[in-house]
Amino acid sequence: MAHQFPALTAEQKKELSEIAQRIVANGKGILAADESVGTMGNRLQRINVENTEENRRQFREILFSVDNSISQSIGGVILFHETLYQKDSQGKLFRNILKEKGIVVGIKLDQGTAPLAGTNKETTIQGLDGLSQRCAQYKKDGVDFGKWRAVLRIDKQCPSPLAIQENANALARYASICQQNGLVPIVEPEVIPDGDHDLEHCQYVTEKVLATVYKALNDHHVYLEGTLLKPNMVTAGHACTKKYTPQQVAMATVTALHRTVPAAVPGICFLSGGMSEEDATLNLNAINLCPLPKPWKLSFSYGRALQASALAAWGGKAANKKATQEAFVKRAMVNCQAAQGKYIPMGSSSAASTQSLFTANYTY
Ligand SMILES: O=P(O)(O)OC[C@@]1(O)O[C@H](CO)[C@@H](O)[C@@H]1O
Repeated sequence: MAHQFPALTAEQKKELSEIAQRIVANGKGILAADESVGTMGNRLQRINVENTEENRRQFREILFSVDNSISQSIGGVILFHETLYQKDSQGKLFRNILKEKGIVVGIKLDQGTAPLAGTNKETTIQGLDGLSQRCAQYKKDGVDFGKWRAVLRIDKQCPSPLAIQENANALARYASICQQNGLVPIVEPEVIPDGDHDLEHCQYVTEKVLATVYKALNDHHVYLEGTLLKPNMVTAGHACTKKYTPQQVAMATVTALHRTVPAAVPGICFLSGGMSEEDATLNLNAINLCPLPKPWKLSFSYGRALQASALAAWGGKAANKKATQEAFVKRAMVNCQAAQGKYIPMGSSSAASTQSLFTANYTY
């Protein structure tokens, strides 16, 4: 029997699935430029630049004003609220600059972590109150997708069944509210890489988390064809002494996804989670070459791994605009190749691109 109380009309579903497919078409991925003011402050501190609104605006203007060919590798950009309403130096809204390049505009919707009392320092994510009104306004302002990041940690008794269930439910509730307002929800349950656990343990936890997330999405009547998943790759903990090849990471990652993510999901866009730029690209390429069934597009939604060498090249100086743009375009291009399993590393990599971008306890 068909559902008696359909959540979405056929037109709403069509719009959502078309947006989701556009974002990940032909090896395209997402630039996650949605760092909150505090997170951007950490990034700017690394290059000795003060965390002012004007400095954040200037860096983003440099990224968004690259030439139109960027739309061959970037299908969507996630913005933070402040950036959505910022303009370039000619007075043009960033969101219009992106849209004119054919790039879909997204927005960070979660509002940070809150402690789950009685657990080993686990958290849930805030932002559900008033979310529908925020989504409706963002849709009017040209936004077509949202992002909500839940954080799960591997440790003694972690992630607990409570943390997994609570975060999955919040993600599903967020996804349902997004879809009601015409936004494609990016569902991001990140198992962070802190700890000394091995690859197998991360795979086990990632499978438990994803299985719970997809049960919750189904319970909330979320239309999977109009969603994108943003998971961690399955990797060993940052402090694990055993090292794994990109092929091992790829096999563990695709196995976990294959066991838990329905084929109806059009795209899986990985976060970079503190990997170096080059590792994030090599792992994505290996994932796309992994000889297991892969019914979804497997692409990227990188923050640090798309911006680290650009930030280093910029150093807060307008005179470095060209070098900054070249660094960003290069990472976007190689990740687009990797999203099609076509990346061939050439020559030696720059120091910035091989540097670990790990931040301990990266909760927000
Ligand atoms: O792990 P990465 O690729 O650097 O960033 C992934 C990400 O979800 O985490 C950040 C913090 O919320 C966001 O800026 C970004 O979208």
